[in-house]
Amino acid sequence: MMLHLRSLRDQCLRPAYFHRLPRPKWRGLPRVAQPQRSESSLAVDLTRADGPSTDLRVILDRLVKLGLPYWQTESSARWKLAGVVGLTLATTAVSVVFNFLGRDFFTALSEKDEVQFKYQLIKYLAGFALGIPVFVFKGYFQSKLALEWRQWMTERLLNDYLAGRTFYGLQQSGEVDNPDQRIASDVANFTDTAMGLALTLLNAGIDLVSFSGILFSIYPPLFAALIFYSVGGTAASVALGKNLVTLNFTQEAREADFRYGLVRIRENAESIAFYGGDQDEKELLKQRLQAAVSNYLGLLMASRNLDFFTSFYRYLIQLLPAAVVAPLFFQGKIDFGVINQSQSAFNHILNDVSLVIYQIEALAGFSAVVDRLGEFQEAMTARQEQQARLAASGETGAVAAEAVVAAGQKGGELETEAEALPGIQLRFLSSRMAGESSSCNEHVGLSGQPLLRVHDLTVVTPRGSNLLLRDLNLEVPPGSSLLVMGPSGAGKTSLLRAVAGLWSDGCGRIELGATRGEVMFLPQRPYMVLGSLRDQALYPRRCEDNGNTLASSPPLATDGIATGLGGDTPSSSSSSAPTSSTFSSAPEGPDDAEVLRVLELVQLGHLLTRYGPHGHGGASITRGRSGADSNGSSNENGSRSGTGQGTESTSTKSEGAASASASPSAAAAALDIVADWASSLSLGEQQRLGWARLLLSRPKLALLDEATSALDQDTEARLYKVLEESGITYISVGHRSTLKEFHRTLLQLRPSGAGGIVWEVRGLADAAAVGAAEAAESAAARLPTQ
Ligand SMILES: Nc1ncnc2c1ncn2[C@@H]1O[C@H](COP(=O)(O)OP(=O)(O)OP(=O)(O)O)[C@@H](O)[C@H]1O
Repeated sequence: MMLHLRSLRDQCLRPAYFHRLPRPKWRGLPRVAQPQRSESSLAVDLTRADGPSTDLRVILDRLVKLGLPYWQTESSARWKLAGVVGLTLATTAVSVVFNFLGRDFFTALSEKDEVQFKYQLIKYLAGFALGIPVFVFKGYFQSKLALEWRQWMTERLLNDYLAGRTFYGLQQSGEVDNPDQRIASDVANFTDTAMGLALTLLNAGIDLVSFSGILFSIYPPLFAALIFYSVGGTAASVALGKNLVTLNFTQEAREADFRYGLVRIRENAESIAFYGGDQDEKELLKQRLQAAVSNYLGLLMASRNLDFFTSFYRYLIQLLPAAVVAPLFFQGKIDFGVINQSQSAFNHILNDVSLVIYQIEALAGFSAVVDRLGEFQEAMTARQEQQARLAASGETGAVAAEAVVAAGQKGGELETEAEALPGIQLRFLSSRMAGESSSCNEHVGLSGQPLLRVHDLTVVTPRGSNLLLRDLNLEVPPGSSLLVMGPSGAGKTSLLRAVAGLWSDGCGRIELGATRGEVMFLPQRPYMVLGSLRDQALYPRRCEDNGNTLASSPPLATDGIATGLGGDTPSSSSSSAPTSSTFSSAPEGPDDAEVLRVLELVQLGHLLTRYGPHGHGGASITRGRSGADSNGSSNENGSRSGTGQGTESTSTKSEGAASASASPSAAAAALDIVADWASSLSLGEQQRLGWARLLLSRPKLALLDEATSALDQDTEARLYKVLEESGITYISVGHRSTLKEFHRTLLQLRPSGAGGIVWEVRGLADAAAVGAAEAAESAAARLPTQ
């Protein structure tokens, strides 16, 4: 379901009544907190109005923290910087030489000395030939170094952003707007401008020393006039350009908001088209564009006012030096060339001391960028420190033998106000804490322990705004299964989030006999990665441990569902380890034969023919890997598209049968096909692809959040049967009562009379009996009384 970036009222009424609603106004300097992917939490705060920091100390501190690490860690960068500084010094030397060459040239001209003039002209031209390359190379190497700095800094930010699910935490908290823009564009601005400004400053310092001597030697009062002129001008420009910092900061955020609105249309094109929400989207985009344009107008006006001043300032100095030294020339005390020389020296010095005036706009933009990046970095650091604290508290302590909660025990009723809670402790009892890079290879099993133990767990929504579950206790032994049922909004998915470590708001303890990498979550709408069919099936690629790879595992029971390519798979030499267009350095995982077999198992074999060498599937397709031959049969069935919220029957058996007849190499080649999977596969197909991922990665614990909601009951039953046979422990969230058949325990959430939720854990034999009793009761109630 596509959620709209606007108020709850707009969400409900869109699109038909959109035009009747009063448009919300942008207030102050809004910063929109923008979740990037999850549509379940599109909390948009249009009223947040934090501007940039105006505290110079904060900005300088952030500047140092952002700017220094590269030069401290990369020694080769320091050498390159030394080279660029050397070239910068050389440009100053060249300028000084030009200054003297110009003086002699114009003096020869004014004295009408033709021989001397020609000689000076040749010297001047030779000076150009030698000097100009210095300027060009300085510019080139400066930009190249800035680019390397950008790459380093972007990778560092990416590491922090993608470490320990920081991206998810930031999205949930809405602390920083548009992280994508900060990483992609603010970093480029930062490195370019920082490099440019630093070298300009250096140049200015050297220039100042070199040309001050020249100017002072020509005429000291001229030097005094220059100092007076530039100091006054700098003070005036700082006062006039003060508000440019805020305007630039806001402009960055509004441009990003607008771009993000466009990205969401691209990502949700089909939903919008089904809703007929074109007008709504247009209005929203126009509103965002308007916000960007009106701020830009403010920026233009502020720049215009500043330009009045800086233009006068710039043009006046063309006359000033000549006017000051002209009396000396008239008195015959200096040559004509000296007027030119003093003009040139004056300009140089003035440029140096007027740096703030000329660069005020760049400085304002730069300070906004420093602020945005510093804020981003600080938010990530704070989140990682918080995670480290939680991890430290969760990692310690031996496995305590907690009391097993007997089936049938009931939880207390929820109260409405959330208390200040210390946070949920998540313990990975069988290994080091997840998030540590090598954790996949380290596993100390705890025999006889439950795979999941939940102890006095209270879950609240992020920032504690809503209390969901209270004092939940339950255990899931290895190889067992738990079904979580309850009304919509009761907190079923939130419980899975807590188990997966995504939510830590609340209190209590969750103990897992697995690493984080051994827990796999299957959402209702699986995330379709950009890449080939193989990439889809093997996502997420992580190191396998404990012989858990399919290569070393016994093959999955096929239950006779699909013969597929099971006995006729391509040899591992022809299509062995997964090669992928997207994940070039991925670790070893299941080979192509295994991927093909599992695709058949989840009844996605038809994709191999549809997208195979002779199929065209209706989607925009590119090949991820070339060179595979094909003699597979083509059984084009047309592309499926749609967000199909209903269930999907297994209408693809003929395609599946056809895929079985495709040659192994052709089928393997089909794994290389790259397509826009999110829009070209039906929701049911996407869910089955999610199951394929699950079966291929063989986690210890699978969390299934309505993972079969779009499938028919037969397919659902087959998939659960395969899952049961695989030995994977699983917890499902679902609404269908037929799911009870495939689970051993039930966690039932029910609304209580007081408006809260009560929980109840029971074995499913009991649950089935209660269900039958309830059904009999309601049937009896419906019977006409005699
Ligand atoms: N990021 C969030 N911030 C604040 N509240 C949230 C957030 N995510 C979910 N909620 C709220 O928490 C409550 C429980 O949500 P959850 O998704 O766990 O419900 P559910 O039982 O899985 O519902 P359904 O059956 O409809 O999927 C809901 O009221 C929801 O609005």
